[in-house]
Amino acid sequence: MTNINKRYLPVEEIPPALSLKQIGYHFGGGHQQGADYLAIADTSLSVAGGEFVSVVGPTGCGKSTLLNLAAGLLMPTAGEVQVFGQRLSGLNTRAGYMFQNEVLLPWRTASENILLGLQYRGVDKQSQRQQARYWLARVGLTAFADCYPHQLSGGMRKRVALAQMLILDPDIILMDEPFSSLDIQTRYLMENELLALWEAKKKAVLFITHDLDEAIALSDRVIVLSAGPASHPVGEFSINLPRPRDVNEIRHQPQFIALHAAIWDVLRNEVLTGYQQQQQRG
Ligand SMILES: Nc1ncnc2c1ncn2[C@@H]1O[C@H](COP(=O)(O)OP(=O)(O)OP(=O)(O)O)[C@@H](O)[C@H]1O
Repeated sequence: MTNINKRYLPVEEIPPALSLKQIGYHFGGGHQQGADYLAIADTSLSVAGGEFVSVVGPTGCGKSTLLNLAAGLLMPTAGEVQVFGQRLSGLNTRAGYMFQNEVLLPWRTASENILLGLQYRGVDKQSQRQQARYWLARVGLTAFADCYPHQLSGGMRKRVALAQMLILDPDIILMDEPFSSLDIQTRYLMENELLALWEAKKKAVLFITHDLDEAIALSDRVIVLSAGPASHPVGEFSINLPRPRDVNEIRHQPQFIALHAAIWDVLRNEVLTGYQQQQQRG
């Protein structure tokens, strides 16, 4: 008989999926290219398993830098990033990423792009094809399996990129303004699709956006970053709107409007400060 001796941790001891602990990031300092600039300072934030957290802030405040630190693409110059309680010292292999500009390979079909990560992992070909078919169906692109990226609309290419990430079943999803290039209707569709996929699997999501409406509509929590330099959180808001949500409909609810006003109250000052500082730097 197998001796099952699992130790279940009390809820308060379960480490967050992602935790940034008093991190800072200084560009330059002699060993990197670019100007000497303290982008992030003294920033702590965490995302629990299954939680959807958005970060908003003025343009250029350090949102992408924060995400790159969580992805392990940059190493903090102060503090540390932890992934499920373990210090991150290289690429965050528990995370999947989706950036503003999706990077589909133009010479591969939608299906071949989707299974790319499985191929790198050495998954057998039959399983690659099976999983690609499943994910093509999940993102509504079965009929476009053999199309190349240039034959797809912007929204379709985003769906391929989403499937490309989700096929690897990451525990943490990192997204940097993934839908900002889309027209507003396609954007609502994609946001709803993202929520449906997230609600089915409940991964930890860290979502970067400059769009406050999008942040509120999608998230459990919204964190506001200050204007740089030395950007850091200046506000944190729980979004207790009911789920499942339709991102377009939820915007008209009084509770949404009240949350928007409260968050904008904090964000507005940072946006003004950020704008003035950018003019001075320019
Ligand atoms: N290599 C670099 N060297 C020096 N400064 C940099 C470098 N890369 C970025 N920065 C600065 O760091 C700050 C944060 O950049 P980041 O791209 O993280 O901001 P952001 O909030 O994502 O911007 P946006 O809203 O425009 O996408 C910016 O002021 C930028 O000018």
